[in-house]
Amino acid sequence: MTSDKVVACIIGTRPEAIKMAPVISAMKESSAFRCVVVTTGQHRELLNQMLEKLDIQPDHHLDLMTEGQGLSDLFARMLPGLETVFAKERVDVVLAQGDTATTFCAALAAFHQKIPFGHIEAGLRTNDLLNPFPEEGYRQMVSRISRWNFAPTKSAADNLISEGVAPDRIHVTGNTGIDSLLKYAGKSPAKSLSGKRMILLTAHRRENFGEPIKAIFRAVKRVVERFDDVEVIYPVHPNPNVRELAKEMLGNHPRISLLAPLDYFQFIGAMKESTLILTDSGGIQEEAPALGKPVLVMRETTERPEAVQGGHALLVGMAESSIFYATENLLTNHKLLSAMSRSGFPFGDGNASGRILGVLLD
Ligand SMILES: CC(=O)N[C@@H]1[C@@H](OP(=O)(O)OP(=O)(O)OC[C@H]2O[C@@H](n3ccc(=O)[nH]c3=O)[C@H](O)[C@@H]2O)O[C@H](CO)[C@@H](O)[C@@H]1O
Repeated sequence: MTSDKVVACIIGTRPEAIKMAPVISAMKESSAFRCVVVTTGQHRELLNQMLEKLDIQPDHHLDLMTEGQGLSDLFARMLPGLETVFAKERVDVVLAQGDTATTFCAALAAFHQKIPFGHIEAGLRTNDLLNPFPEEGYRQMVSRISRWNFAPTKSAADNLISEGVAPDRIHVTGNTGIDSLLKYAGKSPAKSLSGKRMILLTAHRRENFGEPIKAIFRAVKRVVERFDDVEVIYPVHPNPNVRELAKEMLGNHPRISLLAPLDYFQFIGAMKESTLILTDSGGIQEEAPALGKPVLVMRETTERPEAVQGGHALLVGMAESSIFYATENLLTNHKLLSAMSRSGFPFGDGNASGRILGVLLD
């Protein structure tokens, strides 16, 4: 690649901001690239807070989110919006991360313009199109039209090979989320206030809305009732489906704290302070092993088997009893707790962004 290539980095959500940040900052330090940051504002509130904290100033805000908008509607606005920016900035390369509508639109808009697309965090699969929905479908389709598939792990690369993606389009880089985590973990202090064992809870995935999330909340309540030396910290996602129910079911317990979403630095501090993490998040399954925190994954399947295989995580499903018993077991079985509290790096060594830039420069 010749010098000063124009690279558009497209960001739609909070986790995309966290995982694109190290790539953007590496590009800004290099004279070989001109980096154009574009936000689509899929979840504006969390995204803006995160961009500010990570010191990312977008060059273009597409600001596409409207009340009650369906996915097709979002696509109909996002595709031309992105294409206009690509033309205006004379973009040479488009990069996006993950598996959201933004990621897929960025890949498709680039494909329509014959601009090479680089997919960060390629090859994650559950092979169940409805779980997670729509992410599994989006990430599968993105892999077909990406010039560069930046797989975080060997097993993600193997998934792509088995789908017939050409090996010269696949690069195992590690996950850029680990680059961010290692950059900021030392600056995010853990400060335990209560002296109790702390469970950090996050639950917001769409597949869990309705009965599954009620089961999660009932299990959490049973855990604090069973252990009086345990407190739960829950930064609640602003989605009203989650927020109202959390208030109703968990709001009145003295050892359950419902918080507003924490900024990334505070959240890293909370992970460090925790005894264990209960989550349905993807990124937290990657971060927790690096911090030596056991994770109980409240999903039926995971596209991140590396954490389970490495003994850092257990897939506990979404039933009240399985969540409760797995948590109880971990809180009483000290051997298991200490084995799962060993830190490890199944998702990367913190140098993924450098490898991605190296491939783009090749
Ligand atoms: C299907 C799936 O698995 N999709 C994933 C999904 O992301 P997710 O499930 O990881 O999303 P969240 O749980 O929202 O975010 C997690 C991040 O947020 C930080 N955090 C959390 C709570 C808080 O109060 N403050 C914070 O700062 C936390 O440390 C972590 O870094 O979309 C991404 C985008 O494309 C995909 O890449 C990714 O596969």
